[in-house]
Amino acid sequence: MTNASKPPAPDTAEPSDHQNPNVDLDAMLAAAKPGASASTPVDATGQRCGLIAIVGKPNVGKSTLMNALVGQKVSITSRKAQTTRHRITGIRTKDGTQFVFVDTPGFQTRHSTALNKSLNKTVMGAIGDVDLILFVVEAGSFTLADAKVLSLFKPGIPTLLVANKLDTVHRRAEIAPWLRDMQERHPFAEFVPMSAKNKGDIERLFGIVGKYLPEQPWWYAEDELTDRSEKFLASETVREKLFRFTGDELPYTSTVVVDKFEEEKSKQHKRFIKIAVTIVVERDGHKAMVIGDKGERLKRISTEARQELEKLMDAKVFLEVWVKVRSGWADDEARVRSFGYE
Ligand SMILES: Nc1nc2c(ncn2[C@@H]2O[C@H](COP(=O)(O)OP(=O)(O)OP(=O)(O)O)[C@@H](O)[C@H]2O)c(=O)[nH]1
Repeated sequence: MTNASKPPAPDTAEPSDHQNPNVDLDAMLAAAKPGASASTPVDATGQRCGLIAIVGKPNVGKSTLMNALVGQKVSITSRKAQTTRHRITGIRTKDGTQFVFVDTPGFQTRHSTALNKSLNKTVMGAIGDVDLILFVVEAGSFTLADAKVLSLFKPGIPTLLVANKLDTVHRRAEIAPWLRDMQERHPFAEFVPMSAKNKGDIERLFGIVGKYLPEQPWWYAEDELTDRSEKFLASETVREKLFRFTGDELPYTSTVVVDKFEEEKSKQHKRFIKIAVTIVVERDGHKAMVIGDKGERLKRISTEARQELEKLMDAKVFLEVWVKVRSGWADDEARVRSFGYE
């Protein structure tokens, strides 16, 4: 990995429509064709590069968006709110521009446990030092939780309003007045009504975002997708399966800790990795839920996680999964830290 710290940004591109967002939905949807050219000429190396934070309340589609932008699954997605806890960088290099994305946990406003305080700190850390913020909301909706996230933004960082899940809005005509209302709330640089699940919209977003990134050499190799370790991918993969197979029953305070991650020499396999993880839950009842009838559910979680990790890491994986009860861990600051949250 090359230098990941952010060098001082040279003058950021200033798109012509920066101060004057257009709220005509049709025009907006028709504009900014994929690969739209940058509004200022690129430097001699022809490279642009910058940090982009994807921010929004839980469940608005931030992880879905980042995965679509990066082109490969790096952050887990789930129907359950609050499944993204760590700052994750996804990298995509395209059309002379390197896009470095920072995914953030959904901003928690309802509860104030130590865990949530840590999540909120991660969000704050992620948006203080970026070239562009993608503020994601559900198209046509703006709740108190959205307003709380928006109130954190420091002036000076260009912010795009990504009105996601446009496919779920049946009456498009209602979006224009909503966008006008949004324009009153914050000086958004641009509005992007879209669906993170629509490929054309993702291409269009690249064209828009590229204009805001400074001209400077890339920080990462062209084919790098994430700066997260395989150990982290292991815990994320188990966590995704855990939530997928327990549905809405399991509280989001359940977490996954990697106890062992060792690559061993093997004559049979190109790579052989031994991993041991512990799923930490708050109550005995949750433990029973994770294990399932005759251990069936835990077996499914482990098997699917192992298969996915084998593909992701191109290795033979031996995965051991344990379940432990640690009641009240989400309220205990020291313990939250010991599980890897800052
Ligand atoms: N219909 C529709 N659903 C979407 C779209 N984008 C995301 N979703 C769904 O919305 C749900 C939440 O998506 P995530 O990407 O996990 O949301 P998140 O904002 O990262 O959530 P947290 O991790 O809780 O902060 C999932 O069921 C997605 O499939 C979209 O454009 N259209």
